[in-house]
Amino acid sequence: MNTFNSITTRRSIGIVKDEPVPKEMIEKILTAGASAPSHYRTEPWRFFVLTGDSRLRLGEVLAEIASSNPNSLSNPGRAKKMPLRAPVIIAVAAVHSDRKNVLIKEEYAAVCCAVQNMLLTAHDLGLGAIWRTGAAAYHPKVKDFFKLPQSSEMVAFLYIGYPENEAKDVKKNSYETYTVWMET
Ligand SMILES: Cc1cc2nc3c(=O)[nH]c(=O)nc-3n(C[C@H](O)[C@H](O)[C@H](O)COP(=O)(O)O)c2cc1C
Repeated sequence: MNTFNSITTRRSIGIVKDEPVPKEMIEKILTAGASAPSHYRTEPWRFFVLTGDSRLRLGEVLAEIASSNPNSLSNPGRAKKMPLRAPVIIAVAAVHSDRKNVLIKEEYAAVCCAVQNMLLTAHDLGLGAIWRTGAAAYHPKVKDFFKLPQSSEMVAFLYIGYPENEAKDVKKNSYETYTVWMET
């Protein structure tokens, strides 16, 4: 698939089969992530590949977060099962470089580029993928789970698997809605 075609046909796919995804495919997705640009070449992305029971361990953390927050949108039982919605989850975090001149927002931006590369590669491989977050994703306990410093940021949970059905057609506005041409 050429790049433009890949970009314009990618859609989030949240419902996937409970079938293992070959490691080579996951490695290709990770390679795409690690190919993103980063200012000062800090490479601030960190990837955690969760398959099998490690998803249950993440579910336990999400359940703990839900039970400690009465305003949570999710109850602990539901939260616990969330990571089982796909056979592979790649959690993506930004660990900021402490090098001089590095801006934290640019570190985050670089990791978002990595995430988009990964979504596009999953799409090229015929896989379904969706970027999931939610308030719990940013809870300090999630960083602890991944042994990340509290100064880091969780950016995405990519849920990946073979698509169960076609992606929903999402209507997007034309670039014209958002573009000003400035010629003078
Ligand atoms: C930062 C970010 C967080 C997102 N979090 C969620 C989420 O928690 N749950 C979800 O269903 N989709 C989530 N999405 C996916 C969007 O819902 C999806 O991209 C949007 O509906 C547009 O559809 P498309 O990806 O098919 O173009 C997230 C997307 C981004 C960029």
